[in-house]
Amino acid sequence: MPSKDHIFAAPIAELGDFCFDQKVADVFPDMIKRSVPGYSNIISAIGMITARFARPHSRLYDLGCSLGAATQEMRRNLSQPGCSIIAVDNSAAMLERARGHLASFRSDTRVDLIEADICDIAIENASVVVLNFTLQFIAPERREALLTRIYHGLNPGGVLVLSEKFKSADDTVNELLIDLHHDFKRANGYSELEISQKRNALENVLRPDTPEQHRERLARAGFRHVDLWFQCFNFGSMVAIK
Ligand SMILES: C[S@@+](CC[C@H](N)C(=O)[O-])C[C@H]1O[C@@H](n2cnc3c(N)ncnc32)[C@H](O)[C@@H]1O
Ligand SMILES: O=C(O)C(=O)C[C@]1(C(=O)O)C=C[C@@H](O)C=C1
Repeated sequence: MPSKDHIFAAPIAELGDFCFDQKVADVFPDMIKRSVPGYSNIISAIGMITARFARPHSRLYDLGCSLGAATQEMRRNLSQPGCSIIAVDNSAAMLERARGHLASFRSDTRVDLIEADICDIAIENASVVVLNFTLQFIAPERREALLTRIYHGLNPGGVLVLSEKFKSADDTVNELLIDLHHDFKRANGYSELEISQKRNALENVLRPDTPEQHRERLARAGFRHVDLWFQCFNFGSMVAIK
C-alpha cells in the first residue's frame, strides 16, 4: 500500500517552496491521485495513445517521469519491435523509487532512467513524447525552447502528450475552476490547512498557462495539429502531432 500524504497536515512555520524531495516521493502516488482530477484517466489514455503512435525502432520519452506511472503504461501498451523508453527526472528520490516500481513488472522493453534536467537531454528518433504535469514546473522563459527541441526530435507523425494545470483567461471562470479543484481535494480528505499550505508552497514553482498560451507556444515550436483532448476543472491534457 502506498503511504498516505500528510505532508501539509500540520502547520509548517517556514513553508518554503514545494520540491520533489524524498518526503514527496514517498507519498507521491497518493498525493497525485488525490490532487489531480482525471489523473488515472490521463495515464490510461497515454497507454492508448502509445499503442497508436509508437513506431518500430523509435524512442519514447517520459519527461518528468516521477515514479514512472506513465512509463509503465507506455511500456504495457507497446507492441512495436525495437522501441525503448527514456524516462527522465531531476529528482534522485523520485528516480530511486521509479527504478523499484518499474522492476516489479515483467517487460522486454528497455527503459533508461536518466537523472537530468529535461531541458538538457537530447531528443531523437521519437514517436511519442510525454510531458505529464511537468512543463508547469519549468521556468516560463525555458518552455518554448524545450517544446521546439521536442518538435525537432519527433519523427513525422509523432505525438506529444502535454498535461498541465491550467489557468483560465477569464478571471471569474479561473476562480470557479480553482474553487472546484479545492472541492475535489476536500472530497478526497484534504483539510483546509493542507489545501492552503500546499497552495502557498506551489505558488512560486508551479506557474500555469492558459490553454490558449499553450496552443500558441506549441504552434511557434512547429506543431500544426494541436488540441485539448481532456479537461477536468483546471487540469487538462493536450495532444500535439508533428
Ligand atoms: C507532477 S510530477 C510529474 C508526474 C508524472 N509525470 C506522472 O505522470 O506521474 C513533476 C515531475 O517533474 C520533475 N521535474 C520538474 N522539473 C524538472 C526538470 N527541469 N527536469 C527534470 N525533471 C523535472 C519533478 O522532479 C517531478 O518528478
Ligand atoms: O495539488 C495541487 O494543487 C497541484 O497542483 C497538483 C500537483 C501538480 O499538478 O503537479 C502539484 C504537485 C504534486 O506534484 C502533485 C500534483
